[in-house]
Amino acid sequence: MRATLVQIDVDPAETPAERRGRVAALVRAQAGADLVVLPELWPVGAFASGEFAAEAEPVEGGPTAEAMSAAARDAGVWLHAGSVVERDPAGALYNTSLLFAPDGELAAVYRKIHRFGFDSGEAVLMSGGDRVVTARLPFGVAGLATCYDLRFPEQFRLLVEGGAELLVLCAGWPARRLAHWQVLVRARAIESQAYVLACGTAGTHAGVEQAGHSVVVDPWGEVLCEAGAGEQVLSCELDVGLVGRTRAQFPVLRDRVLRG
Ligand SMILES: NC(=O)CCC(=O)C(=O)O
Repeated sequence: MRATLVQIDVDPAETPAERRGRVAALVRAQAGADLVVLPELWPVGAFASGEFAAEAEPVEGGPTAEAMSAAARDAGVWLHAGSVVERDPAGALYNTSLLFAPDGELAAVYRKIHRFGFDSGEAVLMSGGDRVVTARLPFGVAGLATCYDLRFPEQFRLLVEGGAELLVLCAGWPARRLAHWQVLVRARAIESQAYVLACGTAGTHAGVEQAGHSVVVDPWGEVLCEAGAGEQVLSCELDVGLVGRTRAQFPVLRDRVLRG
């Protein structure tokens, strides 16, 4: 299957509405891909916490969900539309990822479990999700995660136990911790014996330079393709059968002793 990661430049000179239009056109241009992946909070910027409340939107009928559903349908692709600031009916905010099927139907919703910021930003403004999410796609089972989740291997172990073969991570990872990103995406792939598709943002917003370097890692931990720092469309071919073959030939997951 062909995976395409769209590493978006979150430029504060562009409004969220302008960016939605531009990103929808980018997604439409990816017809022929099986799965297209966008980054974390690209409409507003993962570090632009001062804008979160004003840009919050519902999942059902929200402007990003509507635009991405239409773009997925027009392109005929599975679309992991990255995440949005979700406002639920009770008024709580979540960092919520949306997965659309090629007919534009919402196929999965994942609320980021681990909120970043310690005592500020997302960590205080948003509520955390309380469940891991997998979704069965025609070409494999996807496990969803978002940015800071990458530092919590126990979440990825639960995704593997849920059948995940493709670990799809949207992110807004800062340039100053690029080295952590590059190690952790490979670690999650190696320990899970799964593909990791990790899509980050480019540019600088809220004073935080973004790392870019979106990447696809195979179940052996080999980097299949990796972006640079700027806005980029990154595509590569994945052999999802390699997940099962890797797990059968080198059965580390079978040898686990300690289970929660
Ligand atoms: N948006 C995020 O979750 C940022 C995570 C991060 O900067 C880190 O883990 O380091």
